[in-house]
Amino acid sequence: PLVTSKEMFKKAYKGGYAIGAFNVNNMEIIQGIVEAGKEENAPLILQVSAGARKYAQPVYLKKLVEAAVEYSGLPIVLHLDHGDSFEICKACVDDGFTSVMIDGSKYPFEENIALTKKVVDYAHSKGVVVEAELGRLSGIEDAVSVSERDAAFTDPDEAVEFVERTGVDSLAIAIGTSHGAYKFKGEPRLDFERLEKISSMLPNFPLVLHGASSVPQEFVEICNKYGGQIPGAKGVPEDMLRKAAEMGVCKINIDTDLRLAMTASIRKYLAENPSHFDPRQYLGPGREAIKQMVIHKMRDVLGCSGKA
Ligand SMILES: O=C(COP(=O)(O)O)NO
Ligand SMILES: [Ca+2]
Ligand code: NA
Ligand SMILES: [Zn+2]
Repeated sequence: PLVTSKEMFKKAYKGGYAIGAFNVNNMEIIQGIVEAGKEENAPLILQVSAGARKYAQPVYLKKLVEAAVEYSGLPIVLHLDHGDSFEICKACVDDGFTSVMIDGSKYPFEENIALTKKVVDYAHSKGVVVEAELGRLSGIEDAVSVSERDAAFTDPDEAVEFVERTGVDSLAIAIGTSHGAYKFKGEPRLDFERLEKISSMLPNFPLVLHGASSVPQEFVEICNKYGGQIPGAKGVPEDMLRKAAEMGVCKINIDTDLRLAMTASIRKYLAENPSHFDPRQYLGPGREAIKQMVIHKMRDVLGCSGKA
């Protein structure tokens, strides 16, 4: 059924695992993710960004997610990723989303609180849960000074005050991850001390990791072998994600790894089958690559297999 993340986060927190939050933009991406969830019997968070709503038109994504629920019978959350205004959050709540993110992390602390509280009050009145963000995502570059890091990353004291004053259901924190395929200039590192502090000061409170793709070199190489140009792409090592999942992180956002899996397989297919031009012939393998990627994530990174 279509559910909020409340129950699945409670179980994930207690069980020391995390739920995968996968960005969706079209039918094949959704199908690949849902097939994986079915095979693994795992709960799913299908998340839609503002860009995805523009690309596909909201009604298509909503109906595709409803189809996923009907087809799979899995507990599925329909989540707005990086909502940037009260208006888009309200629109999604009114449109049947079961969870929305209001990302006020670019505003000063007090403004972020005010905006988040406004969204929480409305969403909660409709039985919808809210994710917010405190701190700014940026890699821990060696060049980045400690003071810059402290300015960007989530302050544990502020996190406690933020949660208390907004009533938000989960919080995206900044501890060294960043969006996209180029996450670290130097060695990948996350600020686990900071994570430990935040989660110890917010016991039983679900934390969220954005920018958590691992950027498997296998797919980077296939992309580059068949005409792609993504040199130096780097992500978060899987063991760091497993560790975070045991430390209060209940939701791990994955978009880039789906893109790489789908793009690598389509590039390869088209290169190996120059005479083929039926979209199903390359979208099918793209979908399959997403399915296999998500199965791997559920089994070996998130730990949410069998938890539906
Ligand atoms: O945080 C993400 C996705 O991060 P990645 O680019 O690491 O997949 N979406 O909100
Ligand atoms: Ca402080
Ligand atoms: Na967890
Ligand atoms: Zn994100």
